[in-house]
Amino acid sequence: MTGEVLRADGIGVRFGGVRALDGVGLGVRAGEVCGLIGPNGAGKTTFFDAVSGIRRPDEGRVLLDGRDITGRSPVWRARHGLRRTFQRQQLFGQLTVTDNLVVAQEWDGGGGGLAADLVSAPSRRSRERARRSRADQVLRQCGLYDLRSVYAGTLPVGQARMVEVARALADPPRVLLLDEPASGMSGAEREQLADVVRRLAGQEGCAVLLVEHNVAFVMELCARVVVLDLGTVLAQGSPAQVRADPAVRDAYLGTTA
Ligand SMILES: Nc1ncnc2c1ncn2[C@@H]1O[C@H](COP(=O)(O)OP(=O)(O)OP(=O)(O)O)[C@@H](O)[C@H]1O
Repeated sequence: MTGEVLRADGIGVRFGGVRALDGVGLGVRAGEVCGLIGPNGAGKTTFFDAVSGIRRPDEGRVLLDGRDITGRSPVWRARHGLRRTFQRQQLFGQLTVTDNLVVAQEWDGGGGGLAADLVSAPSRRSRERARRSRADQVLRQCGLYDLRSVYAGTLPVGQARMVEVARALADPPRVLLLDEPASGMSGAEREQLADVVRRLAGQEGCAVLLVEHNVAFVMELCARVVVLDLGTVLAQGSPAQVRADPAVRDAYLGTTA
């Protein structure tokens, strides 16, 4: 497939005797929202861990813009625009919503200790202003601006999930891996999330890979859906093709989706 920003080829991950992933290949193009679905234990989160660098795969490779990044650290990947959210929330609960987005931009400069702080104080202040202004912009886009001064640890789960998404956007991503972002969200929050993801892909050209158990949400948002089962790709195609696939219905969707 041409124009793929992210490509994973032949990814294999073993946990002792368990083959969590076995030769999984998948690519996502700029501006595309691709769904990744499958039953519990299918290997979705393990795949995200391999792509984001949290777990080195036993086999296969990960390419960003055609460049092999399999040996790169998670931080290196994040710096180069490959970001993710986690199934379990990872916000800084004792920071405000805004500060959660400001610290997510910290790698853009900083470091160097006290001497560097004194010498470069004006430029640091202007960087800090730029980060806060970017945080405000993203919070507005995500419908979170009114919550900007609230401590993240006090937010109900749906809002906290949206803050996690906003934090992944604080420094504009080129590839975004979303791990069950809609879990615990109300219908209105899911709508807001769908708007944010559509705009991110459509206007900013981000490649989005979405793991989500809410199948209706995935089918509505994604042009293409990949189905994992027992660590392998069971099917892929448009939502209609995937829904109609008998193997997918047997393994995951049942007869109601
Ligand atoms: N750290 C680990 N140690 C041992 N086995 C693991 C580990 N992490 C995952 N597994 C196993 O790997 C397989 C894939 O798990 P994974 O969490 O990636 O699936 P998933 O599709 O994300 O599931 P869910 O939808 O429940 O989040 C499962 O059999 C799981 O038990």
